[in-house]
Amino acid sequence: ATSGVSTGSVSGRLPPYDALYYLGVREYFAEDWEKAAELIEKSIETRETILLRRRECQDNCVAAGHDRLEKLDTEKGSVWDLWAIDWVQRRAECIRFCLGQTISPVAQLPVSADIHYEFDTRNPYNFLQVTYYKLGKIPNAVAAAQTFFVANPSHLEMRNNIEKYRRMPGVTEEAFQDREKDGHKQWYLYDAALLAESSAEWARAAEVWKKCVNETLRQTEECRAQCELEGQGIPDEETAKTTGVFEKAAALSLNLLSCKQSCVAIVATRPGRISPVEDFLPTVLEHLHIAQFKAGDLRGAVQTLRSLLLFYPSDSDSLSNLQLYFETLGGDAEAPGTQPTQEISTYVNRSLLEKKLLYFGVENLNFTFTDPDLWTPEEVVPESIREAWRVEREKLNEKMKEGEKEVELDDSGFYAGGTVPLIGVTITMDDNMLNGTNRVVLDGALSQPECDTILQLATTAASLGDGYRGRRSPHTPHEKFEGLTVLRALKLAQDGLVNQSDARLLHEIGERVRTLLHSYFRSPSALYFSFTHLVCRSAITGKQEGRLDLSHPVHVDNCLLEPETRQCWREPPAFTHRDLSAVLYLNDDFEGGDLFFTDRDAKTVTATVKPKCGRVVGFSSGPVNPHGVTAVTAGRRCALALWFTKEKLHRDMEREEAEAAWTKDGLSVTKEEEKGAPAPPRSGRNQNSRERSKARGRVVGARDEL
Ligand SMILES: O=C(O)CCC(=O)C(=O)O
Ligand SMILES: [Fe+2]
Repeated sequence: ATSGVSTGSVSGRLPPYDALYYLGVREYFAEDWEKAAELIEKSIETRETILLRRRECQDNCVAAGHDRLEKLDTEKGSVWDLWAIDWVQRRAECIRFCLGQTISPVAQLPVSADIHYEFDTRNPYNFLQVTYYKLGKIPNAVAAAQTFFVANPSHLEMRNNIEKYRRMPGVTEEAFQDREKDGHKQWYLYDAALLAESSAEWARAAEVWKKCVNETLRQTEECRAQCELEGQGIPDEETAKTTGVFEKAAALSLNLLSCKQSCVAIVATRPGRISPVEDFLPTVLEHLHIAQFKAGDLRGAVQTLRSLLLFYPSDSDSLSNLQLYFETLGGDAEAPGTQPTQEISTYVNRSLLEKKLLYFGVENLNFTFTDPDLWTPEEVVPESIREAWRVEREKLNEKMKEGEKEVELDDSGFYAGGTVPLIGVTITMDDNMLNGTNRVVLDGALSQPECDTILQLATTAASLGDGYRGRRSPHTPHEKFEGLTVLRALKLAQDGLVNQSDARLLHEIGERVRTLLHSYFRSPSALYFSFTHLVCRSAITGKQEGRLDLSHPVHVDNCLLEPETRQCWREPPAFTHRDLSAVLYLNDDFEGGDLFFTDRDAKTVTATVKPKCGRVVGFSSGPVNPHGVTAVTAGRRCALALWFTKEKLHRDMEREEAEAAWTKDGLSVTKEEEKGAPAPPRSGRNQNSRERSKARGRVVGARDEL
């Protein structure tokens, strides 16, 4: 059926996008870049149009066959079911006809799970990145790289490619476009609203939260609409033999409802993340409510609170807030304008009806259903399964509470208090003085001349204008950020731009820190370098007074800290394989720039460390050690940041490349033609999603990079 596929279908109707994709990939491997780009782009575009048409056809056919429904009640006897089936068939016919007008018959067939996986993980953009690079279309390559990276934040080659694009002359910030942005606008709004909230711009926050609610509802509708036409797994042969048409119809409709319910979790999952944010919509409404209240929009706040109460009708905080509003507004809180919004009440009612049917299926038809919501009230769960449901719910709550509990003990396997095996290095602060677990400050790891040499190296690399020139800091607009890796230093040395011995010193001091930490934290296994870079943060001139931001916001190095819930998610985009962190400081001639540790709330500061030449701060990279850096308000603060892993698999291949070059003593490691070879796309088919994301995060040779 696919042999006739061309970039435009003969009939003028849309061809199957999976076939276009396969053809494009074939051209990619045949290195016909023009054709590869054309076909892959066409496949992306066709898929989008097909999804859109489906949505339109559904909307157009909502009323099809409705006249049949009236007959259900009027007809006597047993013919009601024929009218019901007639209604279903009319609607199906309407949709089929509608789709057939613009989509070719082959393109209407369901696509394979592999294709779903490819497009869900945005792999087409991985191919496109290389393809456009080969074609010399750099802006297109940059957009493809960015689009892929958003959904694969732990893909190291793409991260490096992006870094390299950033350094290319003529590439501007605007080129880093996420082409799939529209598909998850709710997250852009979510982040923007949080930002407005953090600077207490309440009116703006309320406005953006409201947009976020609407976008969440819109995305949910989009997702649900696709369920209907995605072909809900037809009951298997076995079931088909043993059951009749009504059982089959029931199984199909339960599958459909279950698919629609699962949209809650899909919409609540950030691109590139595995777990959804629990109770996403109620959480957004909660934020909206607070923002409206703070902005003085009491009517809006009451309306949102009432919407929120639809999810949690007996929530005592919400009820007492409502009472308060009622008193403040002089009884006006009952006015019609302050009822829950129509959209939310439709959403909740529909969801409740669906859940009722689904739990009915669980009770009577052996159906399995994973409820994506925490707010589901007990009443919709049938008595006979309520006990089991409660136990499950309890388990989930326990798990969440456990995450909330402060982990006093670090399960990293490290145990502070070992020896310090280098002469001249002393312990300045231990766990006790730093009020925490597995933290240490050591002094004397570098001499002043060594600090000066590395500082000079940073200055030279920065002044070369080779890409390490100051960029805006990724953390704050008030600072510049320069970074240098060992491999980069080696390359500069090979090009005669810096001293070989200085590049080697940069490498050597990392080894020193590894020796110190391995011993002090009594590491049970070998420690591998996971990533190392020399980072300088400099205050930009002017605009420094009254800064409230941080040079590096509070974070945990190997998981995503959620201060509100005190949980830390060990999943991408966090660098989950980092086990031990260290920062080796080089200077103190700047203002601000203190490192501080906090509680899991990201607010309560438990210890502060002032940088100075030769000072090392070491700590386990997990949730016991949230930390941040205060604003650098004058001068330049340089430090060597190092992360270690216990897993060999995750070791830093760039560092090994530099080491190999030194071993060969002066031989050029990267051949000219290899330099240009971008990371080839990799696919992780037939693995579950956790394994997949692990595979994506795996480090492979730097040869695969641009
Ligand atoms: O520079 C510092 O003191 C800490 C930097 C840091 O926490 C990080 O890069 O993860
Ligand atoms: Fe950090």
